[in-house]
Amino acid sequence: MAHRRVKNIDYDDDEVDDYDQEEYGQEGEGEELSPEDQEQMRQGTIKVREALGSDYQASDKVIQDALWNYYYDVGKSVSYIKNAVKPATPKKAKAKVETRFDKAASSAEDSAYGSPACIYHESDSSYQLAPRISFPFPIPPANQRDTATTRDFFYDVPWLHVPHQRLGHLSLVPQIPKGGLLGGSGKSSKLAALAAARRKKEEDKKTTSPSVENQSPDRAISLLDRLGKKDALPIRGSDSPSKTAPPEGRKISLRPKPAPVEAKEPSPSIEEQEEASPVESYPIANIKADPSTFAEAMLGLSRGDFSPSPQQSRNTNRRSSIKVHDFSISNAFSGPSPDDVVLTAQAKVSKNSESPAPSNPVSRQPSPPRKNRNINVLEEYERSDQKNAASFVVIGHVDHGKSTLMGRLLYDLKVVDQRSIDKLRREADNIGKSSFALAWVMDETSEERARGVTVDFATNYFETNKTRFTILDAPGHQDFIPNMIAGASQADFAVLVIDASTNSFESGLRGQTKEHALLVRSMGVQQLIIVINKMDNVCWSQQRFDEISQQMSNFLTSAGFQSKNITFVPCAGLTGENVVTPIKQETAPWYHGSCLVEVLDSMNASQRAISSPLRLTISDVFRGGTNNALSLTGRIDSGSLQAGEQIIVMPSGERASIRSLEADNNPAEWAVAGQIVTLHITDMDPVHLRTGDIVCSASSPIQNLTSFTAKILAFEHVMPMFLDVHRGPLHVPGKVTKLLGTLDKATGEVVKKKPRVVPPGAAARVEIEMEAPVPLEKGVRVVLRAEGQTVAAGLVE
Ligand SMILES: Nc1nc2c(ncn2[C@@H]2O[C@H](COP(=O)(O)OP(=O)(O)OP(=O)(O)O)[C@@H](O)[C@H]2O)c(=O)[nH]1
Repeated sequence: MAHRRVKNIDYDDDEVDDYDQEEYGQEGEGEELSPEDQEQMRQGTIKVREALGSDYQASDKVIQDALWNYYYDVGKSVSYIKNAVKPATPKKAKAKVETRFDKAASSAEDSAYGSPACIYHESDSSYQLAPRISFPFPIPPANQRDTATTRDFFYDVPWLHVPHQRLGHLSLVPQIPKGGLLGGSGKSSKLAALAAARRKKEEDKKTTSPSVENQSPDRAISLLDRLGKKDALPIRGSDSPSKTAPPEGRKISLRPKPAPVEAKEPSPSIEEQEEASPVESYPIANIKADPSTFAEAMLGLSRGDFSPSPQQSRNTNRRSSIKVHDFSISNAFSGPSPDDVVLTAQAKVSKNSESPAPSNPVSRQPSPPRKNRNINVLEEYERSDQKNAASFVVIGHVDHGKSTLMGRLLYDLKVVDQRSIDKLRREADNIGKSSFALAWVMDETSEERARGVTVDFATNYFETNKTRFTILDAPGHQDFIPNMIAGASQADFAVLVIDASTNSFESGLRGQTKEHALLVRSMGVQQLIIVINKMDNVCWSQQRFDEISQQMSNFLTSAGFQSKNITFVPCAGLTGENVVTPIKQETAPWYHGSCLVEVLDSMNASQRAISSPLRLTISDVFRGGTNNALSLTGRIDSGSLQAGEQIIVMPSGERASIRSLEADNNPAEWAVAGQIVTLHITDMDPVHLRTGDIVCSASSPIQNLTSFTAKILAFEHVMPMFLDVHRGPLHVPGKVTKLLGTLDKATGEVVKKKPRVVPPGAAARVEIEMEAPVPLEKGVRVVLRAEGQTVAAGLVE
């Protein structure tokens, strides 16, 4: 199960405003295409035409505009044109299948033009279809019917002398409510049945001891009784010795009473009786409501003044039970309510069947907190033969092939099966992005797939004989650097992907290739695998590989990476060469190194701060199903945890306990630093949890700070300024308040006190204030960004 995180991406207003539409447009106007652009445009146009096929006919201009707008991206251009241009051969309209509505409409039309009339035979109360009327003139065809006059239709009805065959007979179908709430099947519900049984029980009780109510029946009720007596009395008569007595109390049931208990035949159930009772046998009831107590008081009415009018009596051929409130009942709530009756019945049923009654998941109580077994996690960890766990972040400039490479790795390692890949291929083909099928293994959201760029970092897992790996595939686009930082904050090492194609490496250097490398370094990543990708585009040229390796080595060593910690691997993610299977000698005779998966396996496991206090950075909060009300995912930065343990979440300071957990995607009892875990927790309201919060052991929580001093490495000019402080996935607005001094990068000694500005590349000690408290402590790494640019990275002192 791969947990996917997709957060709202807040664009800073400034970032959005940066693009002044007018200036942007004017800048490009009238510019000539460079020969390079012209060549790309020519090749692109051919490819787009091929992809569009004969179905879509777009002019060269449309294609070239699309290519220009999408930076010669053929896939994006094709899908844009497919949306914008209608296919040349429109799909044939399907023959319309006649629907039920059409049939009903045509039969209504038929009936309006001479359908057989319905004749009622009084003798046997039956209906019969009258023979079709034959008109002396042909009925006009359907399309001309509206020209037929009324006179034509009534040709045989002179002066209201309607011939026999055209006589109709109207009869009203009695409107009988079928029972049940708002109609329904006619069968009474269990609730109704239980309520009726309860009523009957009460009635039986009352017939043996006549109540006060019986002694003062009001006139309306007695009238109803009298009206109902004709049919109801014979049935009641067999009921009990008090059968001739007026009906008890104010409850008037117009239904026939159930068969007597003493009857030899087993008495039918209430439902059966209801079904069996002929409708006609019901007495006419008065449905006019009694005046309320308030009305009685206001108008001086008494219930005796109320009696049904003949009109009302006529319209009351319905099964109903009229209940009149009696406010004199002092113990109205003394008996069980209908709900109580149902609940008691349910409880009985569940007891008898010994199977728990199906519980409503909404009202399900979360299971009680788990007991802490106080496992000695450090001992357990040392004893366990667990594989190494390592997580790596995949970084690099946009479109250099990160997701495709990871998709290929998972596919070749059989983590993703052929069927899934085929399905992705078909889906990608459908929108003209067939080359992205492998990337879609990682890029799961529709937004990412439609745009062809990764937006948030995605997590996936695989294992080799030695190590269980977690992949954190970061977005390459500069707009999503905060998401890349969030991914990098969980990584042990990084895989930097570089597109070897002509010009791509160079444009990446100016873009995110360098920025990402600097960021991961400043976040504590020391080991780096440089994948020189898309080698198929440069015919596996050794010269190109050497050129890129040389340039990157120089840059990375100057950025603080040790050359022994950098490994270069040539790959082609799309075709899979040198990813899981080593490259063939005939393809790249000059390469004698390992393939990517072997290099991954050879990475040294980072030192884990297992015995330090627990610190886990939350990367996602979600509802983990009905059993797990609240779950969170994150990497344990230090310490360990176990099921049943009490935790505290900072900055909110709220406590919770761990009900169960998964470590590296498997159920576990405990987990240690370096592992990415999912905790299912209890006793906490989700409002207290946010991505980026820190889970700590309840005994040693981290502090919340609103200001701190940090040793920073400047990427841009740093001066007292407003910026955003990023701590993993969490970021808050803040400002640099003081520049305390510039530092010697090697020794850390102060070179200059209180400088006015820290130039790019220099190290400095600065004071920072934040608008909101952030859980921070000595040694935590932060990234400082302003206006969409990474300004500096630092270490809290
Ligand atoms: N020729 C060739 N094309 C490749 C290779 N790897 C990736 N591509 C293509 O490069 C394009 C971008 O690939 P992605 O995997 O989406 O790139 P990315 O770096 O993950 O992009 P973002 O995550 O959006 O930064 C796709 O069209 C891929 O088919 C490769 O080895 N050779």
